[in-house]
Amino acid sequence: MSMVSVQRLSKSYRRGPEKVEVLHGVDLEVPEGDFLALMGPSGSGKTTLLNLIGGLDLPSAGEISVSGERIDRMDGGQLSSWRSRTVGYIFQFYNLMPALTAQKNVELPLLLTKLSGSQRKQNARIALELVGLADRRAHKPNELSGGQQQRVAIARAIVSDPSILICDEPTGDLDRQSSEEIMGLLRTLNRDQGKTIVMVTHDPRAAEYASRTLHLDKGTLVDGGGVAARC
Ligand SMILES: Nc1ncnc2c1ncn2[C@@H]1O[C@H](COP(=O)(O)OP(=O)(O)OP(=O)(O)O)[C@@H](O)[C@H]1O
Repeated sequence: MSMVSVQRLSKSYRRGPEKVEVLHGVDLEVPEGDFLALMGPSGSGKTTLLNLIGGLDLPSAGEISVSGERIDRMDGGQLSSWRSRTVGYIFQFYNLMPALTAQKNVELPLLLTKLSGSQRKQNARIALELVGLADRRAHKPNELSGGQQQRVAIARAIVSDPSILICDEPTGDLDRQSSEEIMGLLRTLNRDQGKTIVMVTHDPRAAEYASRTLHLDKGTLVDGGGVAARC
């Protein structure tokens, strides 16, 4: 089954009188359980495509189904509820709340759910254990290394048990060793927890952890977006 199915997807932005065409009729299939790396030159549209798949932005034309739902037809409220049920986000700069402990940061997405306070605590503990940070629960972000902060961000992304993880340059701010640890963790989440992952990266070493890599250039997938296009 396809986790992501993208058809004839186009996106343009208006800048005053000017129209900037960023994606031109992209077709892409991401099967359930896939770990896809998206690469390509700066400005080729990688983040734009990722944000559309993650329901953070709406297309100008085309269709996007994720986890069996047509997200391009949703309004703001539906999209926000769909996002909290379906997607975990991991960004380059972690986006943790500086005043909150690791535990509280990981509990944050659960505030939108009906879980009780003690269930929220318990689920956040489990997520922090999964990323190997059980002993850093009470630390605030500035008391953690970059790699540890990214692991907290990954715990926060998986705490609601999403079916898909959307990662934008997850190792972009990390040294080589921390990058390898983070990529190893993402691979484990893919292989052992069955998470489908779509990741944008500039780093060929990070892309090696994915099961396949597709390349964007000037808003088009140069190797085609079908599952047969494996590298
Ligand atoms: N909100 C916006 N308004 C206008 N233009 C935008 C907007 N967001 C992105 N763009 C333009 O869309 C193009 C693609 O941007 P995008 O961030 O998707 O590229 P990218 O491949 O992820 O680049 P990078 O590797 O540098 O992050 C760029 O030319 C950018 O200037």
